Amino acid sequence: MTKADIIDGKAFAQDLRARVAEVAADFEAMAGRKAGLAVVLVGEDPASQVYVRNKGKQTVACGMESFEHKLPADTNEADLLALVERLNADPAVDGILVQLPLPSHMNEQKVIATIDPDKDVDGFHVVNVGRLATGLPGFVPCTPLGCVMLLKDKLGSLSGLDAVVIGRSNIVGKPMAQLLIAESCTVTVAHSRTKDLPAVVRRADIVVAAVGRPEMVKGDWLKPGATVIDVGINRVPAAEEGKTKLVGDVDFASAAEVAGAITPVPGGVGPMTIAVLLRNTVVAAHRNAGIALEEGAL
Ligand SMILES: Nc1nc2c(c(=O)[nH]1)N[C@@H](CN(C=O)c1ccc(C(=O)N[C@@H](CCC(=O)O)C(=O)O)cc1)CN2
Repeated sequence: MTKADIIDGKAFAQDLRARVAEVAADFEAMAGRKAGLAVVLVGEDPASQVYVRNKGKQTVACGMESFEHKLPADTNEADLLALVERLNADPAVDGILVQLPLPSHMNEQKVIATIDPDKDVDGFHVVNVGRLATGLPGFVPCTPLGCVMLLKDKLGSLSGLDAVVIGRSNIVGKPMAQLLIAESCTVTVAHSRTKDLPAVVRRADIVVAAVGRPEMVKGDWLKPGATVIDVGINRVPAAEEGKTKLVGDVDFASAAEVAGAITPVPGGVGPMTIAVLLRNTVVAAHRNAGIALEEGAL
């Protein structure tokens, strides 16, 4: 029987989008234009196509302008960089996002480095990485910021808590660790070379699993009452022949027996990614237009 509280990311994301929509309407009234988000997709990766379609739909539903650029998989890098430069110069575009992963012939770091840091609503540009690391205002990657929003909503202050982040990617693990440090947690970043990972995880009040390995974190790795944030989205074969299902990096059934609170997959962290992207876009619009945004509005 499940003992842990289930953290409902879908509901939280819906609430955040409603707040973004209010702020976007106020922005339009003040600026005389809508906030705008440009999303660039290169190639036909099926999951990326779904994410980009949802980004466009949710941007419009929040009262913002969506600019979608779909390029064939064999687009050369120079053409993609030229598009990013045009979007940098377009005053109707407040936020730019290049959907990842890019085709293997492209250099992701070079593409991200071409985005104007003040339009980098993904928070991946080194300028924004540096701003996060030094506590300066900038854009924070959407998934980790969404995780921190869920954690603070559940736990209130995170100060003094022991946190273990499993995974050290630039998109989730590293920014997640920075955000938890900023919340005054004691942070350990664990990864594939960590010795005795279960023992490391067992020390944590907060566990963030972002390792990309289906159901790796088991219930007996957890301190009783720990809060577990599962960032994994892994498609695996389902019991029914020929079907698949989504699972996280945490073995939900055993973890929910021990944890105090846990995010499900799907319906936990995933929906926060796009909601925070919309939040970052409306924040970018205010900054780009020189309009102050009320403290705590989002
Ligand atoms: N430029 C970027 N590329 C990618 C990012 C990103 O933040 N910026 N993140 C991921 C993909 N992603 C958004 O782009 C994303 C992933 C998952 C979800 C989501 O809502 N997941 C649902 C399940 C969806 C399903 O059924 O497949 C959930 O977990 O409940 C939204 C967005 C990689 N690329």
